[in-house]
Amino acid sequence: MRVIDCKRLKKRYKRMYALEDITFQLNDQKITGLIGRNGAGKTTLLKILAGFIKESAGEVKVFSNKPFNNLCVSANSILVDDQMSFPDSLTLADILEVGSSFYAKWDSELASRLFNYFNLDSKQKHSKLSKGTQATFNMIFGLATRCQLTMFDEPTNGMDEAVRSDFYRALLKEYIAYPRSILLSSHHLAEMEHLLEDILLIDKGKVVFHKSLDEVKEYAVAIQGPTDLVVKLTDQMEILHTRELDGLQKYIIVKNENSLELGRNGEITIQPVSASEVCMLVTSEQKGGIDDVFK
Ligand SMILES: Nc1ncnc2c1ncn2[C@@H]1O[C@H](COP(=O)(O)OP(=O)(O)OP(=O)(O)O)[C@@H](O)[C@H]1O
Repeated sequence: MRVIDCKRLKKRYKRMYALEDITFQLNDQKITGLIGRNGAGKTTLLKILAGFIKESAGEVKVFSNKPFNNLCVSANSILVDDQMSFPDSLTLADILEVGSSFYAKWDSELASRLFNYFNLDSKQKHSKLSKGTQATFNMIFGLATRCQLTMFDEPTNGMDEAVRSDFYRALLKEYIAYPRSILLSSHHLAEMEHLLEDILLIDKGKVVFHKSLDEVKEYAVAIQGPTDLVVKLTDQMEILHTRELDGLQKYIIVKNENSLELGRNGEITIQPVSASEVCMLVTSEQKGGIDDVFK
């Protein structure tokens, strides 16, 4: 079943386009990583999908509905982010109670088990929690909704390492037990890579690619060897990054039918490139790195 359908979606803030051309579809029961550099447009896209803000042009459908101010979309989707705020008159226990009355598939038992595991205080007010504890509570709320479309925007911001790792585990266990569409935006691709089936990479308001994680891992290779040889062998190839290392030249190139042949040369070594490095490199303006600034 199709959960999200975006065609040529644009969002303009005054004269500036936060989203310029977003076209992608998302089917049910997948965990997709929404990846992009700072300012790429991830939060703007998630807010449009959640119906919080309206698109400027193009088409966006969530469960076949236009999401802006749509009750069906808000009852079946949730956006978990650090801007979630709740009335200060409510305690954390009250907020979970309200959640159970709004979301049809709300799981009170899950909410209470996670609440106790993370030692939260039911009498506390949301606004008085520390940043990391707020993120933990928001994550519990988001998982307990069991919404068919569950979106997380930088959910682990503020969480310490132990809680981050618990979050990824809880998310995976929940997803396996109750599959749903999960869209997860994060800068920590390397640490959540094991959860993802697909990656939607955006840059400057445009989709760069929407691929399976396996395809992204196969996208590029790193080749290393004597400079003259590397330069000669990679002529005509698409180079994403170059680095001089211990007198050897390291190039990261887009994989093609000829790139594996390079390994036949005894002076050349070939290594895989992680999905997070691929995403970083294809959205990088420079072909070098920060070291080049200090040359
Ligand atoms: N309310 C707003 N008014 C004006 N410009 C905005 C507004 N919200 C976002 N922008 C701009 O839109 C662009 C995309 O911002 P957005 O927050 O969607 O990016 P992001 O990918 O989530 O970034 P980050 O990873 O840094 O959180 C940025 O240039 C930002 O300055």
